[in-house]
Amino acid sequence: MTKEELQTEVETEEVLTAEDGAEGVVLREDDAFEAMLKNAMSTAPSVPEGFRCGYVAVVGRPNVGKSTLINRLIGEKVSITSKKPQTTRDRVLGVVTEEDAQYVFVDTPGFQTKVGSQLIRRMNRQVRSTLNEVDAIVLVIESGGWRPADLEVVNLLPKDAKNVILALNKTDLLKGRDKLLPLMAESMQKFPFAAIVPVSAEKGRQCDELLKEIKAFLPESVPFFDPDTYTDRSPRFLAAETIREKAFRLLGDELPYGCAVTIDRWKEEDEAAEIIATLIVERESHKPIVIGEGGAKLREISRLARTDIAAMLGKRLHLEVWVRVRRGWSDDARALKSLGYD
Ligand SMILES: Nc1nc2c(ncn2[C@@H]2O[C@H](COP(=O)(O)OP(=O)(O)OP(=O)(O)O)[C@@H](O)[C@H]2O)c(=O)[nH]1
Repeated sequence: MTKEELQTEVETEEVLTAEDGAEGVVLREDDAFEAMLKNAMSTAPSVPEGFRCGYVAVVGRPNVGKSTLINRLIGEKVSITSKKPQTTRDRVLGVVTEEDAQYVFVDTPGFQTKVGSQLIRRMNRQVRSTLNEVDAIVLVIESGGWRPADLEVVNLLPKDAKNVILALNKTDLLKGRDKLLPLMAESMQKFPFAAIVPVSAEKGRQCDELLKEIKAFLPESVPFFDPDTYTDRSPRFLAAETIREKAFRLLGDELPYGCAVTIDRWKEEDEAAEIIATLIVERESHKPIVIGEGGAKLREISRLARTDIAAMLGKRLHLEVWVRVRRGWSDDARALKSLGYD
């Protein structure tokens, strides 16, 4: 065991060194089974006649505001947002239940045009397969206008799809609204959108309108999820996402894209929980950035994550976050699988 890796142990504020953490996985089969069991055991709600339910994918180039929009629609935090592109690497489901409809949202990773690593190829494949399975697709672009990368995403849409709604996001940044009509006309030349809705995900403007347009595409069906469910992800997954989010937020532009979180130990009792997690970075040189001077950055990431995860679990929490280098992890198929990127 070489003493290379730095760990911040939050409760004692002790900075230690250690090496190999366990090979943790983010989402395990039995987590999915637990969620299924929970759903099956929940009392079936009485369903009004004509109730609609279906899957909705939100797509768009990185940074257009997909996560912000989903979070706004759902009203609960389900996927991370940050100023940096490509933070939504995992498919995350969020559920909105209204009196007469249930929307099951599928967030997709930012579409990548630079095909260099297996990770990016997998992300694109995931986008394509998601789009063929859903009832409605929301394509998000910025209301400032079309960019070449937006068109790359249009090319991913199923040919002749009649269920694509265009959301023109960030209308709060527009100086005047007179540019919107020409932009809508221009948009119809690019794809036969079923509807176009200008929105501001950040300010919550026109989000109800967007839901109304989506609802038209949901088939009549009983709800798939208990109305209290807002995500199908396990606490273990949400904890890993929380740590990743804090890292992105705290490190801002310093943090390289190659970063993932594994949960190596998860122990829960009635009133307390113990979690050991590892932040995996791609290069040796990235490690000191994440750790910070005297462990300050990592300690802060851990402290913030601990507050949120403890609130989520409703328990006292002992959280340890380690940093480990896995060189070239984003190009390694086996590593990807172990991190949940199938
Ligand atoms: N002004 C303004 N900013 C917004 C709005 N929606 C999102 N943003 C900002 O745009 C940035 C990107 O938002 P995200 O929701 O992370 O974008 P994304 O499309 O999910 O990005 P990826 O995860 O990289 O695919 C963040 O800084 C958001 O705060 C909006 O309506 N108005």
